Amino acid sequence: MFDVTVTRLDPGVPLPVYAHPGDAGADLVTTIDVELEPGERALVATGIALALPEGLAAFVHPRSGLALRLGLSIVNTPGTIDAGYRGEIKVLLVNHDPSQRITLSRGDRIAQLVIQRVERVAFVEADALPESVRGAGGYGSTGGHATADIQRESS
Ligand SMILES: O=c1ccn([C@H]2C[C@H](O)[C@@H](COP(=O)(O)OP(=O)(O)OP(=O)(O)O)O2)c(=O)[nH]1
Ligand SMILES: [Mg+2]
Repeated sequence: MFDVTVTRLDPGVPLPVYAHPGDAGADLVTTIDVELEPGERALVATGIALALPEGLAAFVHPRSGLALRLGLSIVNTPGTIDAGYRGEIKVLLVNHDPSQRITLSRGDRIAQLVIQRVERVAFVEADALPESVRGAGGYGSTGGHATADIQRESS
C-alpha cells in the first residue's frame, strides 16, 4: 500500500474512502448541489486534491449503481489524474437518461477513484514495425460484432 498525500480544499467533505476491503475504487463526493437535465453535463468539484507519487495515476470512474438507477455517468470516463496534478479533482458528470432530471446534493457519492500503476515509455520511431499475429486487423476483424438495426433492415 502506498501513502498518498491528500488535501481537503473543502473541509466539510470526507476523504476518499474504500467502502469495502478489496474495493478498487474509493468514492468521491460532490461539494455542491447539482441538477442535470436529460443530456446535460456539469463539471462538479470534489473538494479533494492529491499528490500522487510518480508511477501512479488516478482514474475517475462512474459508480455503477447511479448509472443503473439514474443514467448518471462521466463524459470523459475514466478521467485521468496525472501524478503531477495538484489541483482539485473535478468530475464531468452527464445525465444519459432520455427523460428524467437527476438531482444530486452536496455530500452525495458521485464517482470513484481508481489508483493504478502506469508506465511511461520512450517513443522510438522506425520505418516499419515488427510483425505480429494480429497485424493491422482491428475494429471487429475477429467477427462477433452486433449488426446495427438499420443495416439489418436494409439487407
Ligand atoms: O476527470 C478528470 C480529468 C482530469 N482532471 C484534471 C487532472 C488532470 O491531471 C488534468 C488534465 O487532464 P487531461 O490531461 O485529461 O485533460 P487535458 O484536456 O489534456 O488538459 P491538459 O492540457 O491540462 O493536460 O485535469 C480532473 O480533475 N478530473
Ligand atoms: Mg492532458
